[in-house]
Amino acid sequence: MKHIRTERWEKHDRVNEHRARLLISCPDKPGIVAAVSDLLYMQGANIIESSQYTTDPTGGQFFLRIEFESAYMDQFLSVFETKMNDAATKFQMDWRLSRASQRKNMVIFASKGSHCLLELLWRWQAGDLLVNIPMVISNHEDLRESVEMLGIPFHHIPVTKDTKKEAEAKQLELVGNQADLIVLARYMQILSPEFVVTHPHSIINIHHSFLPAFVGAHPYERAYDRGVKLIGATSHYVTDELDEGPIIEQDVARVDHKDDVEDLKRIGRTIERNVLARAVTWHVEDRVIVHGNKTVVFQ
Ligand SMILES: Nc1nc2c(c(=O)[nH]1)N[C@@H](CN(C=O)c1ccc(C(=O)N[C@@H](CCC(=O)O)C(=O)O)cc1)CN2
Repeated sequence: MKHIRTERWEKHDRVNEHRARLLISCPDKPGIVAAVSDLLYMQGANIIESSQYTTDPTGGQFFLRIEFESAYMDQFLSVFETKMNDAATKFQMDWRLSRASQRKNMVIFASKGSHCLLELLWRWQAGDLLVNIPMVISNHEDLRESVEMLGIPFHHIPVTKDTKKEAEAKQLELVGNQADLIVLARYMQILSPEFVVTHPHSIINIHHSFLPAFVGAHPYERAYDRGVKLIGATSHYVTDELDEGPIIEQDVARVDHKDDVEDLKRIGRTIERNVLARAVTWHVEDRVIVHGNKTVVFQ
């Protein structure tokens, strides 16, 4: 019997074989949507979904996401790039295009905590998270069995303060050019600038607090000591500044005086895994545009 993932992927590929997504960011001015939609129309494409946002209609930054279909996508793309570059020059656009059927390769980094990793693996196994997972890398052995039982390679690379440089070199050698996206699923090691620069705005972390509160290590203990009435989780792109990268998604839950630190962690685990899964899904579906240290998310 075919695995449910395979069946869902085959259905997805049939629907998305002729679809592509165009993301644009540029200074706002009249005529942008008309120029882009005309370019698509003149090449026989049909717009399926279009979302836009401007920071200031009198001259801010404009953001556009268009999902479109073309019966002849290969031929369409061979011509589109040249014409799009002309429009991009005219409107000073940053733009990127991706084919909906081109599944991104997602490498996951984890430590000992399993909840965020397993949420991603479960959604992948169910065919709900449309990515390829070339490998999982961990600085501990604890999660090997959970990963390998799904047929995904698991690589254990221990990390200590003294061996971090060598460990990262091994990680990067393993990842090579296999990762369109790296997800830190409660990976508890700070990545060096030399690592982060290899995957700009393509490393997603889940921080176990409602940022900007409680940046860094042990947020639940600090939240408990502070007597908070809300805890939360934040998924963000990784930058050199710890837990300061562009936020993609957040959520919170109520807690009270009866909850101890272990209660906060238990309640928090549900928030973390769902926040991370939403952020990863939106990134994979090309719904996130980074602008400065913020994001625009066309959900
Ligand atoms: N360059 C970045 N790397 C990482 C980020 C980030 O935003 N930028 N987020 C962290 C995840 N994280 C909180 O969400 C976090 C993980 C680890 C630590 C920390 O102090 N780690 C120590 C080692 C702890 C240990 O050995 O158990 C360290 O790396 O020296 C703080 C925050 C992931 N990486």
